[in-house]
Amino acid sequence: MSGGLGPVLRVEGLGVTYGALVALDAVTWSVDAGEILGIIGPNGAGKSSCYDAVTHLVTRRGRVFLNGEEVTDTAPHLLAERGLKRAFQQNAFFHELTVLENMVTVLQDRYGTGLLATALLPFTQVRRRADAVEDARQRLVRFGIPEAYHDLKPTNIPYGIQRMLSIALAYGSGAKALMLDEPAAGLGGADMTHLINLLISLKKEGLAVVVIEHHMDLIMSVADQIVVLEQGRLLATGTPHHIQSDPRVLEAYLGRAQ
Ligand SMILES: Nc1ncnc2c1ncn2[C@@H]1O[C@H](COP(=O)(O)OP(=O)(O)OP(=O)(O)O)[C@@H](O)[C@H]1O
Repeated sequence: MSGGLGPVLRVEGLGVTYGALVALDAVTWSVDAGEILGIIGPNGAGKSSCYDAVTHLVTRRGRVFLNGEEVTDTAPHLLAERGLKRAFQQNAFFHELTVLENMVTVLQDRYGTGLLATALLPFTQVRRRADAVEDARQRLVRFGIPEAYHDLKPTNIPYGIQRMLSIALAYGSGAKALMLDEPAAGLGGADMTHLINLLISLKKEGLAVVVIEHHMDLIMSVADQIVVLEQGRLLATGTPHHIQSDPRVLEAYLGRAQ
């Protein structure tokens, strides 16, 4: 899984324990720029724990490298600043703000704070806010959220669009590596096609994307590499083709899912 420039994100020997429970045990993987890595496994296999370990939300063993630099001891918010971004299983929005305002808010690292204020702003800040709003509109459209939804509250837009919004907000003003947790949950039909197109376009732009997903059709069609976890251990790793024909994987997971 390493390209000419080396992986964007690499984890080595990640381990997480909750009391006596070993949720993740010595798991190693990496993802390159312009690559989608899928992480699959049965319920409780350790997929979300793996994300929590990478983004330093839990105490863990192992090492994490971002663009070749060790970030094992870097605080979660500093990891985000350095381009490691994550979307969660549940949509996390500012419910009192519109879709557009939610997007503007996550652009504060680029445009500065106070973007939502409308009164008594000096001219330079008014200009800065206008730029941020225009940027936010363009980003939303790029993530598959049409302008008709921009001025609505997130809970008033269709569920499929909410999922796209959560990815757009996680990506924020930019990312080098983007980790998505079950982005296809609850999606069907056209929404699934939009998600697949979005993932492929992010990959083509050179982003390193990691996707936890139970939806096998999605993961097998978009992933370049797949990591299979079972009971916290790395059961197998390889291309979708390789994984789909691995007898251990079929028995542990895919067989049961069919
Ligand atoms: N905060 C916690 N405290 C105690 N045990 C936990 C905690 N979080 C997860 N676990 C346990 O760790 C194991 C791995 O859970 P994890 O959520 O990482 O699995 P998963 O593969 O993401 O599952 P799912 O597909 O259901 O989301 C499970 O046995 C789970 O019950």
